[in-house]
Amino acid sequence: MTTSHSRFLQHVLQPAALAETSWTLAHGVTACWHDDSAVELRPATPAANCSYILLSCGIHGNETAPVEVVDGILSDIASGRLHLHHPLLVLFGNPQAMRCGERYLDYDLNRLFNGAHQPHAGLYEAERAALLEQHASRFFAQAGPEHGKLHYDLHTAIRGSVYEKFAIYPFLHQRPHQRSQLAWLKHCGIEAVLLHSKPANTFSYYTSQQHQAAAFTLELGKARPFGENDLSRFAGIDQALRQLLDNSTPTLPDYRDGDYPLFRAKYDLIKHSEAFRLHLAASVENFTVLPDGMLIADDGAERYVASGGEERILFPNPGVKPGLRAGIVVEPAMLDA
Ligand SMILES: O=C(O)CCC(=O)N[C@@H](CCC(=O)O)C(=O)O
Ligand SMILES: [Zn+2]
Repeated sequence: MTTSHSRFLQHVLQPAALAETSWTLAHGVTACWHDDSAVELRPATPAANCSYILLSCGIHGNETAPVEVVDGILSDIASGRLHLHHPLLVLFGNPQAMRCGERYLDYDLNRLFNGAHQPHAGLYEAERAALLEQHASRFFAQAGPEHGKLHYDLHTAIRGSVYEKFAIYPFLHQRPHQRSQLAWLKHCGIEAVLLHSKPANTFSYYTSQQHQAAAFTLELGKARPFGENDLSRFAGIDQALRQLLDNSTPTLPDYRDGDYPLFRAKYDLIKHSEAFRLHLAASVENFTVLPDGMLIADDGAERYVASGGEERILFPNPGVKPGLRAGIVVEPAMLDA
C-alpha cells in the first residue's frame, strides 16, 4: 500500500531551503518551522482553556505509520478539512534514521532524554534529544496554569503483541494517574496500559516529569517501512487525535477498573554484556505470559527467571547496546485508589 506524503513530511525527508518559515494556513492557522523537523501550528484565536498539544513521531526512524498518521493530520489542517482549536507542536524525532529506515543511527534516541544525552555529546541522537527537549520546553513554557499540556509520543513495536495497541504511562512520582486520560486512550483503541514504576530516559517521561504534561508513549501496531503500512489499522488513533484537535471529542466516562488491563513494570532485563542471551523465540509476542520458573535470559552469572506465573514479557530485544534495557518484565496492576 502506498501513500503520498504532504509537503510537511516531504520537507522532513528532503529538507530544502524554505522561502518562508512562517505562513498562514486555512482558517487563519499560523504555521512555523522551528527547524526542518519541528513545526508549530496555532489557531487564529485559541480558546481560553485550550491545551498545548505535542505530537511526536519518528523517534525511532523505522516506525513509520505514526509519521504518516501525523502527516495526514497536518495536511488536513493545512487544507482546512480539519479545524485546529489548540496550539500544536509536531516533532519528527529522528529524521536521519527515518530516511535510512533504521531505528537509530548511533544510539537509541529514546534512551537519551532527561539530560542523558550529555555524556553522549557528538552522537547524532544526542544532538537530537537536546534539540527535542528545547522544542518541548519552549512550547510548554507558553502554557499558563489554565491550559492543559498533552504529549503523545507515537510509536510502533518490533514484535507482534497480545494487545496490538497499548500505551506506556511514565512514572509519575507523587502525581496520580489520570482516569480521564486512560479513558481517552480507550477511545483511541488502546487495549492495555503499562504503568512505569521508575524514572526513564524516554521522551514521554521527560515531558511528564519536567513539564508536568499528561504524557504517554503509544504503541500502535507493528513497525513497517514507508509504503507498507495499512493505515486503516491506525484509524482509532487518527480519529481520536483529529477530534482532540478540533474539539469534537465526545464526553467520555472516566476509566473504570477493568475497562482494559493495566500492568506494572516489575523489572528490566538489562543487557550488561555481549554474553546476554534471551531465551525467547523471535516469534514471542509482547505481553506473552512467562510460566513460573522459566529462564527468560541470562548474562554471565546473572539469570532472569520468571516467577509466579502471572508475569509477562515486553519489548524483548537482545540486540540493544550493552547497558541498555533488553526487555521489561511486567505484572498485572490496579490503579492507585
Ligand atoms: O518493540 C520494541 O522492542 C521497542 C518499541 C519501542 O520503541 N518502545 C519504546 C517504549 C518507550 C517507553 O518505555 O516509554 C522504546 O523502547 O523506546
Ligand atoms: Zn519506538
